[in-house]
Amino acid sequence: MEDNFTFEGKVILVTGGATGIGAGLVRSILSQNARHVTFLDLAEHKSEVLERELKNKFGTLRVMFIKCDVSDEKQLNEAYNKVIDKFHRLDIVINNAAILSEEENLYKRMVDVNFSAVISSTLRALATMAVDKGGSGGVILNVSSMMALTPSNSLAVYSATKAAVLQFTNSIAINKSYSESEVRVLSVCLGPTDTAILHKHNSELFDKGCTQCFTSRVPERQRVESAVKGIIDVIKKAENGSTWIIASNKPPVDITVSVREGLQNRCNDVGGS
Ligand SMILES: NC(=O)C1=CN([C@@H]2O[C@H](COP(=O)(O)OP(=O)(O)OC[C@H]3O[C@@H](n4cnc5c(N)ncnc54)[C@H](O)[C@@H]3O)[C@@H](O)[C@H]2O)C=CC1
Ligand SMILES: CCCCC/C=C\C=C\C(=O)C/C=C\C/C=C\CCCC(=O)O
Repeated sequence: MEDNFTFEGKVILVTGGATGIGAGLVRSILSQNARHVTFLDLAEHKSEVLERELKNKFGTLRVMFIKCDVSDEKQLNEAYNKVIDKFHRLDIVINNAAILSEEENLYKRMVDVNFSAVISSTLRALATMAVDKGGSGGVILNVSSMMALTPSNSLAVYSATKAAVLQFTNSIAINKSYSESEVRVLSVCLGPTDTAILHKHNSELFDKGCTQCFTSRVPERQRVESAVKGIIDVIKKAENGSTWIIASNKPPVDITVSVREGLQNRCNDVGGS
């Protein structure tokens, strides 16, 4: 890993950058002297407003919005091609886009956006950035949730997609040797954060059948800035394959060992190695 890792001079791709944590990341990374940030989103109007604001503030070449449904592999690949054609490099990818709806007819869409798109983007990012594939190394950070770590009596599909992101990220980090790729593949499990995804309907779904959920079980809803700062800190310092919790406005906590031991213990229970 680079000593004193900074964003200076780097080319970065953020998915779901129009609002919430993604928008916070785009702003913060640009203010840390990144060469360029491209963000992908479906929300055209909000993205264009943000793009205009950031071009005015940081310069027209520093930021680009590409309308892209990350779950559409063709659109995703075209977006990657556009960035690489323009800048001839890519240093950091943050797979942040996700949706939350427990309407039964939307579960496939949730799996596509929250999980399949993370796989496609991670594999494309690795193929682009890995030193053994002609790239110059980099970082891939996949955004999971604390909902990945605990069985949920509601939000079952959302929680499952986030658990899948966690397991995929940890497995691919081990599978693609860092010494050959020089790409760190990381995951963060965010705690509740004050964004649109926690709107009233989702909160009610979460609370279904459970008294005093908010006060008794759910960690404090943190500020977007705390989630953003935590993600930036993780990108700067985390080792390949590590997993971090960012919750309750506190600094990131490394949970790599407990995640691995938890899975290992489950295997041991049935006599696995
Ligand atoms: N807010 C919270 O409490 C928590 C959020 N997270 C995760 O943080 C990440 C960011 O979420 P928030 O900022 O909270 O929500 P948000 O709803 O504000 O942001 C999600 C962004 O992704 C975009 N998006 C959705 N589907 C897309 C698609 N198919 N293609 C491209 N863009 C798409 C949306 O337009 C939006 O701009 C998500 O992965 C979420 O699961 C994890 C744990 C807690
Ligand atoms: C604070 C309101 C919670 C509403 C839940 C809706 C969406 C949540 C999305 C997340 O990714 C939230 C992340 C973490 C939740 C925190 C703790 C989980 C506790 C689970 C349980 O005890 O059932």
